[in-house]
Amino acid sequence: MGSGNGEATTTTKLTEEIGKVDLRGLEPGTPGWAEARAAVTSSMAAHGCVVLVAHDALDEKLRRALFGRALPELFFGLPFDAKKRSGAFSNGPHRGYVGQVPAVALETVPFPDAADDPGTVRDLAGRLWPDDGNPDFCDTIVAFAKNVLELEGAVERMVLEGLGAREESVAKHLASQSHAVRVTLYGAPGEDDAGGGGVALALHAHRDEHMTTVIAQHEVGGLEVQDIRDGRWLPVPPEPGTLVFMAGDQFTVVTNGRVPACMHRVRTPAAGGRGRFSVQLCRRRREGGEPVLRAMDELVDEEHPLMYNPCNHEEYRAFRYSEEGQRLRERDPLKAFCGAAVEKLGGSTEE
Ligand SMILES: O=C(O)CCC(=O)C(=O)O
Ligand SMILES: [Fe+2]
Repeated sequence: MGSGNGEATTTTKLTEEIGKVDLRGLEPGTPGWAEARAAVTSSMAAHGCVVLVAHDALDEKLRRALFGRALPELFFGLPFDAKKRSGAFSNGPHRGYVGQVPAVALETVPFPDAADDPGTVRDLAGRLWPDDGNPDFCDTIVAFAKNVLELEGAVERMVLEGLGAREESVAKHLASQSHAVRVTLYGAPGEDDAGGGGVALALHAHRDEHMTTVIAQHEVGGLEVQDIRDGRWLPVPPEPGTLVFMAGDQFTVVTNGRVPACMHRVRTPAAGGRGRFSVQLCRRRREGGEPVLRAMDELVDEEHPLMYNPCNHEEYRAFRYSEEGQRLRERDPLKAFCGAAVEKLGGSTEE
């Protein structure tokens, strides 16, 4: 397996500011686990984001199958109409893309519960490729879902335990979540649309409304995260073997504000006219399961008073896609929806 190639050479400002943690070969109890947990937790608490070196989850073979074959077959090998007819695209107020720039061509296809229920992937592939259902495509999406879901659970566990949550609370929390893989193509902007730096905004600044997102980029970068301290935008380079782990608003509620949701955007480069692929694994509360989202008990104490009132996650999601939620997109919709009045020293309160 490629090991750490280019880590030193492609380091940008981002990796000086946001943790980049090597998780290769680590299991709970192995040497290095406690240090990795501390580094992951501290980057998440400061930025809501951490870069993971995780070739075990996305090795070279799977990366090639995903970005070299599955995504090109889906996005370039099928006529747009066939994809539209298949119902593969996510559309509608709750399934749409937050913050998409209207002028930018973006195709995105979700695969809900791909790891637990590979049949849903096969159903969709059967509609896209009626002849044989493209079994290699299905295997690739399911392998990505399984590997990255396992990694995601381990990293969420690291952060929650790193903050002081008990093992049983973490297990209950993880069991309450569903997941989806989402594959996306951003069309390359024309030279005219791209600004001075040869890049164009493709996805407006936003925080994800769900729990967590793991993002795999490939060759063409474009993801940028905002430094909470000074508002600077930090590009995240698409280094092979790395995945970006970020917190969404639901994670902020669960951690009682100890982990901020990460503000991010996508700017795609015009160079080469290749377009940009990204693949994400998103986690959220399971629909039909426990509807109320609340801070973990262990993460609320005198030093950390309750920051967010318990709220229904589906109602929050609907709010985020409402006109008001969209208007607040680049501000703090979570606080507007369920922010608690925090007792300040001296008795005054702050909303
Ligand atoms: O494509 C990416 O790198 C990020 C996409 C994103 O921010 C999202 O899907 O919410
Ligand atoms: Fe996002």
